Amino acid sequence: MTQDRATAPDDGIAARRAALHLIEQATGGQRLMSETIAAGALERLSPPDRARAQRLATQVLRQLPTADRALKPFLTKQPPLAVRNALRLGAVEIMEGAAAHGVVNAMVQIMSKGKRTQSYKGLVNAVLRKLAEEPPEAWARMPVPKLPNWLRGPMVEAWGRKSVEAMEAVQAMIPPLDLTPKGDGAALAEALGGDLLPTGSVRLREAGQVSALPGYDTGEWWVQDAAAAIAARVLDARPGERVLDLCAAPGGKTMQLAAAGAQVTALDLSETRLGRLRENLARTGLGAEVVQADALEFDASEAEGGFDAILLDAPCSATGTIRRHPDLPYAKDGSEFGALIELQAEMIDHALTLLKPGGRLVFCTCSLLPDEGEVQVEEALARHEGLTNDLKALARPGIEPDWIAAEGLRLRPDFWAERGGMDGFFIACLRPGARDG
Ligand SMILES: C[S@@+](CC[C@H](N)C(=O)[O-])C[C@H]1O[C@@H](n2cnc3c(N)ncnc32)[C@H](O)[C@@H]1O
Repeated sequence: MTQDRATAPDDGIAARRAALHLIEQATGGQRLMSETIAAGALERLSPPDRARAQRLATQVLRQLPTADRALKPFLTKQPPLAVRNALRLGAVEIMEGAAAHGVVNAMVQIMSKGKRTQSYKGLVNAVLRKLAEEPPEAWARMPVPKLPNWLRGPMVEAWGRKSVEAMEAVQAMIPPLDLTPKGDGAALAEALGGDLLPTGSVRLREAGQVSALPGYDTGEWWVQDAAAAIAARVLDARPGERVLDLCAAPGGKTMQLAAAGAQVTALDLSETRLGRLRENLARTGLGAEVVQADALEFDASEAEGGFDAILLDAPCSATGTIRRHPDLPYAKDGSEFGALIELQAEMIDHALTLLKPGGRLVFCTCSLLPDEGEVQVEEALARHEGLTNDLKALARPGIEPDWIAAEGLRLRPDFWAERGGMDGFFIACLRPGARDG
């Protein structure tokens, strides 16, 4: 019997090679892992290898400063990036307890197949062997990986050094899997052996393959970080209300609004991402009107008298999601954030024109930068006479009072640290006065 390339056992070479490609694109090509994967980087791999490649790349990027620190004593000068990344991957695997000989052999094989790397296979062999001789306790003593300076600077300015260190400690850990239940959260938590969080999400420590979990096929839940799920809870959609989800895809919040019984219009610019939203709606059996459009061009006449409520989950730096996407600090440098901040303000202004009198706008971003949260709200309040910031709407079940600031709800990765943390988010509920409504 012959095995095709995608399924033949290869001692993890294909998965590791693909992981190295993902890491190299993030560290050298400024491409997010999601972009490299969307461009087909993992297409030729078997499903288990695909999962392994993603897991390895994610873990290397999460532990990158630690791997560099561990490798430093064994390197007199820095080799080229492709070799450095191979050393980082080998180091992280060894530090995680993988059998050193298998890791070293695989990395040497990979180096020997590349034109740019073959002359370094001896170095990789020697360095990884030496590293494997270190006692495992040495790794436990390594300091928590720090964010790169371009992001650490503004974060320390916003939250203080101690808080940023607490966020980094959570970001260094593999995050739990959070699910939003379509129905009864307590029953779902029991069925899956998870924890029901005070805000209503179900948290699993060890998840394995998501699509193999009970209730996936029948659409009884969807994957959504506990912090992300709070925005739709703040909006508190009522059955029959007309609700616009203005940046909707892939639809985590759309599904919450639809599950609450609202009549939802889910709008997004990206047709590709809307494809995922449609799949999610089909799997969960939930309904929404799906519109592909630029939010800024969606006009009030299409809204037929306006919406009762709008959820604006605006495009942002995504700096709150680093514990799930540790490639972000390496693939980005902050240069795009100014344009996003301007877009967010335009979107807030436009969303206010689409509301019915007496309607509400929930604005949120998965960002840890106040310019994309607190400052947006301060500036919106200054631009719009009569606009009010409804802080009472933020006091939902499970929300701790000290998470609510003067500008809105500030969620951070180091909140619930002992439970595994949460994504960074900012959420505010704005109510226009007579002129804006
Ligand atoms: C933070 S994501 C939304 C996540 C989504 N709310 C959820 O919970 O699954 C931001 C979304 O904004 C969309 N977007 C970016 N610019 C847009 C625009 N001008 N008009 C509409 N959608 C836009 C992106 O395609 C992306 O899907």
